[in-house]
Amino acid sequence: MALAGVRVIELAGLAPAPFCGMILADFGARVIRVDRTKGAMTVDTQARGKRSVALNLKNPKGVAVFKRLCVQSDVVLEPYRKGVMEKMGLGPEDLLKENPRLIYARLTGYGQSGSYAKAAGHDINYLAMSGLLSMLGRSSEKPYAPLNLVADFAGGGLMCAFGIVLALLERSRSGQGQIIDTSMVEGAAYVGSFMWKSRSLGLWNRPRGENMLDSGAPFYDTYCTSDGKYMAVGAIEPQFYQQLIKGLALDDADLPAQMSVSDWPQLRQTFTRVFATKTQAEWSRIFDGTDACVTPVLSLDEVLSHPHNQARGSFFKDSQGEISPRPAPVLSRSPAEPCHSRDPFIGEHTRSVLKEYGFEQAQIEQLLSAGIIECNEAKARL
Ligand SMILES: C[C@H](CCC[C@H](C)C(=O)SCCNC(=O)CCNC(=O)[C@H](O)C(C)(C)COP(=O)(O)OP(=O)(O)OC[C@H]1O[C@@H](n2cnc3c(N)ncnc32)[C@H](O)[C@@H]1OP(=O)(O)O)[C@H]1CC[C@H]2[C@@H]3[C@H](O)C[C@@H]4C[C@H](O)CC[C@]4(C)[C@H]3C[C@H](O)[C@]12C
Repeated sequence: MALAGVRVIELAGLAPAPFCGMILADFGARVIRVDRTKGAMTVDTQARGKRSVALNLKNPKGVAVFKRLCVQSDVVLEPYRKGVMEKMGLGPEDLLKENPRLIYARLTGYGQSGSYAKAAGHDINYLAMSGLLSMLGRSSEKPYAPLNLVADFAGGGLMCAFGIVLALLERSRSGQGQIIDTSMVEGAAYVGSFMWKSRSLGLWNRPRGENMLDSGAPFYDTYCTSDGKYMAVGAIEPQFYQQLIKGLALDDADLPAQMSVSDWPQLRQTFTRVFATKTQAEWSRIFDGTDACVTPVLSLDEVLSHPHNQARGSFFKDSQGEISPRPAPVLSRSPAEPCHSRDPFIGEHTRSVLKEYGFEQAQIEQLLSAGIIECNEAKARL
């Protein structure tokens, strides 16, 4: 796999950093998640392929163990508020001094500088600060956050993984590590570059929800079918729009021009009325195999059995029967091989990882009895 041999230490976080760690693990990195001790519960639902070490970083001995792990690693990934790592003596200066090849990835909402750097926040706040949230939502409605996909995952976890891969690539030339400052505000804004760079085209001149790609245009929207399901329509280009009209059995001569913005409400009413006359399956049969850019809106339960997704193996079932998306993109020679086993319990791999990193059995027992580490391999065997 592309990242085989890369050793990553991920400090347990909420959503973006776990996703970043999972991407790295899917593509072959050996990812160790460092969890808190004392019966902490994991909130990591993105733990595929990771191992867990339970380590008390509030104790200097725990800090020393962490440093020893980092000396032998390529990447450390930390998702805490600015200053938290430094307070524990684990800031980039401390760790890079001991391992100059280390890539120190910081994944926060507001970045490491600026007046918001230390503030708590979540995806919706970062999305708001990126400018994107102001553009999301239906006409005459308040801004609407599309789950926590844009800032947490696209602008955060994925962007940080990209930064790590870039830093690994650069290190292969320079031999040096570096610090990555991932701000989810900036990551989300960067993902939204299209919005910025296409403003001059007039694509976003109208209020929220009234532009071509934000559900303003009737040919770029969803429509309810007679069985209460939905179809997604993305027929932008005239030749594809014509196929939409044909599939709906409408006559273009009876309709206003596609790009006549003032007629969009009327056109939407027509499409709404027609889509409501057939089931989703019926519309799918009509539009499948055409270039009308019309597809069913599939639920998470339906995607697995869709013939196209099945043909590509786009989703897979792990050993627990849990379905999730296959890692993307697909590399021809060194594709990702997602782990099929269950997620780790907190501390399940403390002992084996410490041994792998050169700790003696007696040292491990001392750390255990002092409450610096926790070992939960017994729980894993139950
Ligand atoms: C799904 C829910 C998650 C939603 C995601 C949400 C929408 C997001 O946007 S996530 C993005 C959040 N932002 C960031 O990550 C930006 C950077 N980080 C921060 O800004 C902050 O970390 C913070 C604001 C997110 C949190 O601040 P906090 O004050 O808590 O922490 P920090 O200041 O960063 O300091 C960390 C402290 O921790 C200490 N530490 C760290 N490691 C160790 C260690 N090994 N040993 C000792 N100490 C350690 C460190 O020293 C710091 O200490 P100090 O403060 O003293 O300095 C999910 C949200 C809730 C989940 C549910 C819940 O958990 C209950 C169930 C649990 C169960 O297991 C699963 C089901 C749950 C219902 C669960 C379900 C979901 O997962 C949630 C709903």
